[in-house]
Order: sequence, then structure tokens, then C-alpha cells
Amino acid sequence: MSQIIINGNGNHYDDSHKIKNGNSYKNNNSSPPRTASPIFSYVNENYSYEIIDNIKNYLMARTKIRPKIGIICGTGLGHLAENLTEADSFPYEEIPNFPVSTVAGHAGRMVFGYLNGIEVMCMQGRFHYYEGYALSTCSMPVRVMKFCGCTHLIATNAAGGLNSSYNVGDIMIVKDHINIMGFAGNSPLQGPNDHRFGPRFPPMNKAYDPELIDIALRLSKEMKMESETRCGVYTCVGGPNYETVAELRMWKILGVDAVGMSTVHEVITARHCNLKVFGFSLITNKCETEYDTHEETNHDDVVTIGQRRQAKITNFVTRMVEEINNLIINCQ
Ligand SMILES: O=P(O)(O)O[C@@H]1C[C@H](O)[C@@H](CO)O1
Ligand code: HPA
Repeated sequence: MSQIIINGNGNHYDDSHKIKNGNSYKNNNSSPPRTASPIFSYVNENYSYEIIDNIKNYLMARTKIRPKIGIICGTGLGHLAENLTEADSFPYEEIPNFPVSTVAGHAGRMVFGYLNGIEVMCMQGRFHYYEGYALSTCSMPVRVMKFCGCTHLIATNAAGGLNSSYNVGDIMIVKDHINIMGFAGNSPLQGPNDHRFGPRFPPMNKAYDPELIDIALRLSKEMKMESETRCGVYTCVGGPNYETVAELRMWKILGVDAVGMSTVHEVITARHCNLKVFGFSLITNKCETEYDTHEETNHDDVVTIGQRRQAKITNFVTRMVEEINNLIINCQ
């Protein structure tokens, strides 16, 4: 029988949705559905410096991995984390003060390990605004990455291709974003600023590191992925509904190439605490900008395309991690 419980961390959850620990976790399909905790709903959660530090201490006491690179796996892209060796995995339920992942295609754990010999930490599942979390809650784990020692963030996502030249399966390196939710005054940095995280008014003109973009473009040539690699502008909508034709047409005029429901607030939080960012979208569907079509975007297709492209994405991220690691070593 399920019951609503409050765990030692103050998180409320229904134990009928609790994710199993251990190896059974590897198969995400076996996980029962999860629900966002009502305590987080629409509240601008105050994840203080001390709380983030506690989360860091919890994790660091339980893994020997000391990552410089943090990775966020987008919908259907969690396979990446399965490639980590000597991995230490932490289900979100078990991490003090952590929210839980509720979306299909997001396993819901923080994984530390080696990717081709390089120490990384990886969010296998992220948090979205439409799950009921404040933007600051959605992007809180980015600060945890910073506290764990990361200097770089790789943010990946599944997105709809709005640029009509994009094909399903393409990788779009994010060169910039348009913060549509920010236009309505919604920001992960809203509220009092703790300057120990970063400045009150962080610049955002180099949100996506130009050097990392150049490296990614070079890699795409070396990996013979040039014809399926794009470089464009991403935007994040609140979701969970996909967009109307009129909305998509408007964003196309505004210069958006790909539409998703994440990443922007994570990148803002990352830049606020001075992480260098590389981001890319897997184009999982074409955005429907005509009325006379029978096509409809659906989440199952989004997840399926992610799974189909997982080998390529894993190779690409692995090469990016190697390149970033070289940059880090050369800066020491
Ligand atoms: O977590 P990401 O941004 O990769 O997931 C996208 C946006 C929605 O969560 C979902 C819609 O299908 O995929
Ligand atoms: N719109 C918004 N988010 C998405 C889409 C889309 O078409 N595809 C995957 N995530």
C-alpha cells in the first residue's frame, strides 16, 4: 500500500512511485511512474548556498570521482550515462533535498564515473518547469555540479527542428538561445542574489562558449557527421504541450532554429556561476508550421529518436569530453 511520506530530506513523495535502487534501476522501463512532489510546485525554492554545499558533501563522501565536466542528458539520451565505468549512481530520491524526475525517458539519477578514462558527473534525467518545479529548482543541480568541482557543463536536449532545412536525427550545436520564458519575467536567478554563487547581473552574450562551438564543428567534420550537424538558436517553452502553428511561425521569424522545454535556465545558472557551457540539441521531430498536415508531435517519437541516435550521440559527447579535458589540462 502506498503512503505519502516525508523523507529525512524534507522531500514529500508517494512511496508507490519510489524508484528501485541497485541494478534493477538500469532498465528505466521497469521504473514505475513518478510524480513531482507538491512541495516544489510553482514555489521559487530557496536552495541556499548551504543546502547546495550539503548536497555536494553528501555526494563527494560517497564517490571517489572528482569531475571537472558535468553532463545533462536530454530526453532519450540517458544511455550516455550507461557508458560510464567505475560508476557511482545516486537516485535522486536518495540525495538530500533533491527533486525527482517524472518524465518518461529520464531515469532520475546522478551518475559519477569515467567516460573514456575522464572523470565526469552526469544527470541521467533533468527537471522541467512543466513538471511543477520552479526554474531555480530545475537548474539547481548545475550549482551542485559547480560545487563538486566542475568547470564545464555539457547540456544536451531533444528538440523540435523549426529551421526548415533541419532533418530528424540532426545534431544542432547551440550557438545561442532566446529566453522566451524570461520575456515573461521568469528566471532561475529570480529572488535575492547570493553573490557566492555569482553576480546579480551576469552577462549572457557568450552563454555558449565560442571555443567549444569551434571544437564541436571540427569534431563533426572529423567524425564525418558534417552533413547532419547544424549550428543554431534554441528556445525553451514552458510546455508540456507542444506549440501551435502560429507560435512556431512567430519564433521562426524571431530567429529560432530549434524548440525544446529545457536547457535555457540551466545555462543561465551555469553562466551565473562561471561554468563554461557547451550545448546541443538532438532534432527529434520537425516543428509543424503548416495547418494542412496529418503529422503530430508526440513524446514517444521524441524518446525513440533519442534511443536510435544514442550511439552517435555517445561518441560525439565522448570526443567533446576528451577535447574539454585537454583544454582543462592545458590551462593548469
Ligand atoms: O529534457 P529535454 O529538453 O531533452 O526533453 C524534451 C522537452 C520535453 O521534456 C520533451 C518533449 O517531448 O522532450
Ligand atoms: N517542441 C518542444 N519541445 C520539444 C519538441 C518540440 O517540438 N521536440 C522535443 N522537445
